[in-house]
Amino acid sequence: MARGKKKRAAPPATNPLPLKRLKKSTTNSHAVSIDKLGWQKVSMPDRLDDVEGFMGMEEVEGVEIVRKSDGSFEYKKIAGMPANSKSSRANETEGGTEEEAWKGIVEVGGHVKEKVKLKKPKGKKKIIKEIAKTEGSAGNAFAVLSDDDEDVSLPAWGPLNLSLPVLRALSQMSFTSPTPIQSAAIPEIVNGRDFIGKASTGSGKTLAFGIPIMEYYLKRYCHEIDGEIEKPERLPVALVLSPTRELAYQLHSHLISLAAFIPEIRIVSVTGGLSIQKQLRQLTENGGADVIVATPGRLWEVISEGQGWIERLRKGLKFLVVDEADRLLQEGHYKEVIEVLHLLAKRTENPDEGESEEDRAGSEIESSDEKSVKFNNKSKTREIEKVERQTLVFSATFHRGLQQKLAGKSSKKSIGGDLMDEKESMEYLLKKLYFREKSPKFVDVNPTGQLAERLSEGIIECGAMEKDLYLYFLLLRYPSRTLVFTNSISSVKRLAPFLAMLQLPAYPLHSGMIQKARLRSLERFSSSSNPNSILIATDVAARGLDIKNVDMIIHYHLPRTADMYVHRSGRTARGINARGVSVLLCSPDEVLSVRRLVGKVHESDPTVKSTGRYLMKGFNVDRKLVNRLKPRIDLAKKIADSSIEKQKKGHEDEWLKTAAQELGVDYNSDEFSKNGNARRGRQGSKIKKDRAASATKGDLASWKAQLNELLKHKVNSGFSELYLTSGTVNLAHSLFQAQLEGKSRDGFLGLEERSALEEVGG
Ligand SMILES: Nc1ncnc2c1ncn2[C@@H]1O[C@H](COP(=O)(O)OP(=O)(O)OP(=O)(O)O)[C@@H](O)[C@H]1O
Repeated sequence: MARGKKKRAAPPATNPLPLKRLKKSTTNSHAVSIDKLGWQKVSMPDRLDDVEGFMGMEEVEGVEIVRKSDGSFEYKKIAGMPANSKSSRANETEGGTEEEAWKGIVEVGGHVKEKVKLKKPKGKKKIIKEIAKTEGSAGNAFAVLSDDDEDVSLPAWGPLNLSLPVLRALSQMSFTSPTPIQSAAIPEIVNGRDFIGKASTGSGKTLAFGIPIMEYYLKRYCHEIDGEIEKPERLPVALVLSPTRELAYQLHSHLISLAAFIPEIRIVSVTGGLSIQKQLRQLTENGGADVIVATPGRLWEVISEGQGWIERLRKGLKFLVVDEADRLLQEGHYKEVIEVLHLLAKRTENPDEGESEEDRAGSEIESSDEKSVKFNNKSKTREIEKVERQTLVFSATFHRGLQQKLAGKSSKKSIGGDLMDEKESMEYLLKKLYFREKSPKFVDVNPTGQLAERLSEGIIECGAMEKDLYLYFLLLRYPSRTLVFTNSISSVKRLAPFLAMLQLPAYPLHSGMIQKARLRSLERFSSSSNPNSILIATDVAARGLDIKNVDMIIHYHLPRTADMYVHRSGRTARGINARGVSVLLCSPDEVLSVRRLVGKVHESDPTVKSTGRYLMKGFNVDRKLVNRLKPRIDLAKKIADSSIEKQKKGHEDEWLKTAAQELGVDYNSDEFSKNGNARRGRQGSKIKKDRAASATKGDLASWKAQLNELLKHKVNSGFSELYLTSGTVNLAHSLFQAQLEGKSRDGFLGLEERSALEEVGG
């Protein structure tokens, strides 16, 4: 028999619960299913740092593991070990020493395996008491704060009247003042308004909705009555919808940081990549989830499993948050969003319970007007407010027609007309959000721009086939944390190993990678020990991702839309006072589209309005210097092409061999290849590819040796007397230094290198 601490992969996100002084008794235990053991998430470092291999680990304490005669295992809870009931948790807080609750030895199969030491989170009791005081002081958390607590002093947040646990978390994150979107959104949302917020990338939209959610949770669930926390029936209070898994992880982790001082709140992420069974368990264990961050597809799957989830969400949700709203709502494959919203809306929003789905879909405008009438009726309003949720929508970009409409101006586009057009339009989709108010509060904190203020933009014009060379030049000339965007998965697959061969720390990210590999790339890219890391990504990384200290964005391929340019470029210059650079690599036949695209992004800029055009800075690089890097690039390309073709050929051969076996014929690779060529008649590229694939091991070894030899030698830039080698010059330094010295904001490298700049126009 063994008394065990067991670990396994799967994440219910929860703050640590208070633990009791534990006994080592093994009596009175009975076998339970492994899923009912009360798994707890292994706490992770903040944000995405340091998660390799551990994202989603859970652990459980106080379990006996008994090997049965048939070799299988039976699990028993040890009496006296941590329980999850409300009352036992409250008692546990009273008992135990401040630090160390229990020590023991975990044994498996008679061998000592692991020492166990449990820690009781400090100060929980105190926080609960302080919240109770806050309630008593007419919601003025600052009164409590200034009286009792000296270690939190955040006067700039004063006007928002936040509770102590929230202020403590803000202090811990060193957020000394609210950002404009936070100042604008928080009071409105706390006052019960539906809210649509537009603010530039990296401007703190997550906390703009996160803080009101936490304030509501504290008010609703954190009352102390007779030494116990009062818990009314626990239902999820907020659902946050995110367009991508990475963004969901990030939102989840940001909200957890914000909830660091909030007792017992459970913030759970529901995204693809983990088993549905596990996620259902996370949603229900330990009293259930309070805040759910979800990607629409997986959420739809989860609620389709039944188990009363739809009703729980309908009944409990106070906030529905749609983050990166335009993407979530615009793209065709977000059909699940519409389904989820429709299902959630039914109970509170549908005035005619008996109405069919079709009837409802056909009467959107009428029913939204009807709702607003009811909302304006005083007694009805109160009734509705009790059960209805607030809808909060945030993005850095919104469809222009929608924006005009929200700002109260008439849209040129008619709401009627062709059904397909309407379906695809933002107006139609927004109706699907079932706002409670006819005119939700709309705030655009950056009406004249969507890009971060301290972002510098520029373009480099180069031949279509020279993009690799110029990319390498930029990465070498300006070592810094850099995100490179391409438009295809195959380009990511090619560029990441290609740059790695050139000894640059480049990692891939695209939707074809398994989730664990995606997270590993993100973790390596964001690691503080790797300040010049490079992420080669598709647009899966364009939205919402918040990685510290990204200095430079390179658009290896042009973004397909102006919005995507905004979101990609928004991965740098994030947060208060941060700076960054966005560079477009552009072939001559792309210049016109770039002008159009960037001009569109800047069209509301006052200077553009007055002059009628936007001047985009071009970065006229020293071509001689670039050419000195060419031999490296040629060799690296040969090696990369050869390995890719070999891989492809390997897969193809394997497939053909299997097919031949199934057909009962002999397989000869060369013969197949010859016949294939003859049929296709497009031998040029095929021959080239075959040549790459047929490079011998000796060829490869020789190319690699030549490349390594080249990489050992620095390249004299002859430009600013700097030598080109990884890690010598910092873009942030050269660019931002120039900016800080008061030189042109638009200037790419500052005045001393002004000759390198030319105006491209736009
Ligand atoms: N009040 C604040 N003071 C300082 N930094 C803040 C504050 N609020 C948020 N931040 C930080 O600013 C960064 C950007 O925040 P967030 O990810 O919420 O931006 P966003 O507006 O949602 O961006 P995007 O549109 O790209 O998704 C984060 O690192 C966050 O921790």
